[in-house]
Amino acid sequence: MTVKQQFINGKWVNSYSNNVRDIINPFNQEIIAHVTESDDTDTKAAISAAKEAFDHGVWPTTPATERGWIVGKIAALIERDKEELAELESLDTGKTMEESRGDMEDIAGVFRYFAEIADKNRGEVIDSPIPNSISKVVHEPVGVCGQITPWNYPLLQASWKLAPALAAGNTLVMKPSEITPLTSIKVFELMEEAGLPAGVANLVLGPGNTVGAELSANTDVDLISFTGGIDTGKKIMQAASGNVKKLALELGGKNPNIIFADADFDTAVDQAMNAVFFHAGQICSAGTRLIVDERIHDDFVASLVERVKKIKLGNGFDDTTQMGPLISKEHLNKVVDYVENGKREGAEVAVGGECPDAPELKDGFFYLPTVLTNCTTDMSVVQDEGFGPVITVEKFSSEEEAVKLANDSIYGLSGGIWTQDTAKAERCVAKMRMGTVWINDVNLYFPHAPWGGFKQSGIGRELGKTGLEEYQESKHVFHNLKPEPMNWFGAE
Ligand SMILES: NC(=O)c1ccc[n+]([C@@H]2O[C@H](COP(=O)([O-])OP(=O)(O)OC[C@H]3O[C@@H](n4cnc5c(N)ncnc54)[C@H](O)[C@@H]3O)[C@@H](O)[C@H]2O)c1
Ligand SMILES: C[N+](C)(C)CC=O
Repeated sequence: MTVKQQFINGKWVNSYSNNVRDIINPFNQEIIAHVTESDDTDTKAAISAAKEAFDHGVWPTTPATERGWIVGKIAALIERDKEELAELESLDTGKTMEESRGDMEDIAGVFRYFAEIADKNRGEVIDSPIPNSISKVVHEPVGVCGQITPWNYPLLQASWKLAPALAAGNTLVMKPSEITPLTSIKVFELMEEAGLPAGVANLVLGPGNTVGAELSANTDVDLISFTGGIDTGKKIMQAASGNVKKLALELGGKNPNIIFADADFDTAVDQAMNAVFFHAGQICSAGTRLIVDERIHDDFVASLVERVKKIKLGNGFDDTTQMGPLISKEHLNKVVDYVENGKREGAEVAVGGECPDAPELKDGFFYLPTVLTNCTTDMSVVQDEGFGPVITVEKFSSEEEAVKLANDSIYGLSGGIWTQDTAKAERCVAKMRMGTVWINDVNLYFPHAPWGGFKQSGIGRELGKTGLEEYQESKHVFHNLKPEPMNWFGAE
């Protein structure tokens, strides 16, 4: 097996240390790739290349329309290689091929979207209050961008950063999660094929405490965009303060899914499962907090449990598999502890609550889809992001109580609400403190709409027009057409 390399200044190279990391398939723990392991020396080299490309290269001043063409070409290459990319993603993360194929369609769509709007976010002429002057606002790229991504949606989260950064004319250094780098490596090959100039996009492959820490602290980096956990986000925020970097943080979520008694019952049950069990619950926006009207609570839970029992666990490459493994042994242990804590606090296991004992799953990091009832907001299972296939169920008796429970969280990423009463839905949505709220839907996102969190779920927005603006500086240009002495300090 050849060692996959990092990409610095237009060249594929081994790391300075020559260290190598094994990449593991979470379904069976087989080694699927060897990857060069970068450290802070490699990261500094990548940042220097990005800075040189920004300060002296052609990319920042290439017309936005042309940058859009190249970003569009990357979209086309992703479309061309989408099956290979989906296979790499499923091997690396354990998610089903159906999910990975969906991700690749979304990813190509993200590059297409930013290709299309690259030259649409025009500046603006201001109606100047000063006679004989022109006042205008122009957009410019921010500079060198550091981009750090997580393991749960490796290429999707990378695409939300790469496409707008390139469309806006920045140069960048990306660090994917050290445990799931394969699709990011492949996309950097496609970006090279698309004709990006050397040094514009650089890829380093290594852990957070060396590579990530250097990217966050290095004073030649102008913006850091991070997707990952809240604790890491706080460290990055501190490290970034050294040179007051622009900061974009997409952090975790503990997302409520409110079910009113007048909801379409069968759809709400079905979608409550979709809200959580895709990718074994390893989704920032998973609707893991089910908040159910007490009048339908027992029927809803009974129906949910019956359906959850039938979810088929297995290899993501098997067409009949509905849910794959968790990402690692370490993460599985965290999910086990999370549920055990919940049980100690009084949560009751309605289904699941343990690892499966099926022999065909013994080498993978599997946890059974789990429903915990009798939950209240003071429990750690309700407050903490478990990031596994676990739903907690709480009850409510009024609209006000439903919203109050939903907002009782340090997080504010997303939420769902199920009712056929549109006025009630709108009243609740107006009070829900989250970056995205779905009415009669779950987990839906697309390139045209912004994504990000209220409260401790993050800072800034990805996707949409705002996602491009995150990578742009606004410059006010004031032009005096009739300069003359002011004589403030007396005439000459
Ligand atoms: N809001 C969103 O859109 C969104 C999307 C996906 C995932 N997430 C969140 O991501 C988390 C799961 O991902 P994870 O376990 O990979 O998160 P993580 O915070 O452990 O790691 C994310 C990335 O940060 C790097 N990192 C770790 N320590 C670092 C440091 N000190 N300095 C700089 N970088 C460092 C890691 O190597 C990795 O690349 C969950 O909390 C999930 O909710 C959020
Ligand atoms: C942002 N999203 C939903 C694609 C992935 C969250 O983990």
